Amino acid sequence: MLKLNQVSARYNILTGYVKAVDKVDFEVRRNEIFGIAGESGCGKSTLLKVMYDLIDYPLEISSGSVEVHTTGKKGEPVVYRNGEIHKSWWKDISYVPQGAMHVMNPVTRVKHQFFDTISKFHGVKDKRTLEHEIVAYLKELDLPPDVLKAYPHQLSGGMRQRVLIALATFLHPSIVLADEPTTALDVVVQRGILTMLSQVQRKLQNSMVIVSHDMGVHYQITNRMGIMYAGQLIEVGPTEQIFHAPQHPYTKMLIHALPKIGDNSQKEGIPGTPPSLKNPPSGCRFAARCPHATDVCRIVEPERVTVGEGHDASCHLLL
Ligand SMILES: Nc1ncnc2c1ncn2[C@@H]1O[C@H](COP(=O)(O)OP(=O)(O)OP(=O)(O)O)[C@@H](O)[C@H]1O
Repeated sequence: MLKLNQVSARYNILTGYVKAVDKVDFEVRRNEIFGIAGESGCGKSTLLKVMYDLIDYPLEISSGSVEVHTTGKKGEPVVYRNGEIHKSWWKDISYVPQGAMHVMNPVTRVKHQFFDTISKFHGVKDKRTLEHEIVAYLKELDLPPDVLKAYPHQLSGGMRQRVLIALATFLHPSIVLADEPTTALDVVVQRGILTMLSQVQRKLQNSMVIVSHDMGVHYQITNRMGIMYAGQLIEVGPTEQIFHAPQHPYTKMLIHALPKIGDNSQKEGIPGTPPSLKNPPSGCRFAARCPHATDVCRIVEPERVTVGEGHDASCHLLL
């Protein structure tokens, strides 16, 4: 289980800070796929880095905490907090970053990338035994063992993404984080990647977090999801509820902008642009684009309201 307690994170820039994540609070339960959606620049990738504790200058956590709850060798409960989550990388929590080509070493065969990563984080094993285990795992995931002999550039984009997912899940971590796992892939390949992620999650019965700007991805594979706007989590709930009974005006506009079979009406984007994260406005950050905004929205930050079972949203209209 992964728990975020009112976490804020920011980038140091010459003229101040970019407050990319603001007081985000939710948990990812065992045995579920949790989605994080929102427009480009709203802080999704930064939030994933915060969850993985991949905090390097200029990024810093300014307040709040992240907890990874897992079990030790004898089945005892163990909690890693931000600052120490790296001790549980690959074994308990793993991360599939955006852009499979850039994260793989271009001059190293896939096999050595598996060996290097696994031995670094899990102690060295007899190489032949390890190779047998890797081949068996690839076969389980319907990947040809020949990929091990390839250099990353010799694989298609979809195959590289599958290899990364296999690498990230080889040690059966209880939490897997994936950043835009289907972006820049064609529709058929995207479907294959989503099927693979669902299969792996069902097999490991673990927690998976998928960041995607594509609401279709969330509809297809997530159980619960959170909507981010300008660094804040403005709605969280079961995916079905988010799609069928969205509560925040921003979520409603996101859902209404989606094409539907049999509906030929003209779809419009959400007018306006998100606010700067350097100087975010007071009150509700969506107020300037919200058709229902009143004076209070522009002055007072809305509190989180429970609107259904496990379904919360932050909007003055709901109070
Ligand atoms: N290294 C950095 N230094 C300063 N600001 C940054 C840095 N990286 C990201 N940001 C800013 O932080 C904010 C959140 O960015 P982030 O990449 O997390 O958003 P995102 O929702 O994942 O967007 P995208 O889908 O385009 O990747 C943006 O305003 C972005 O410009």
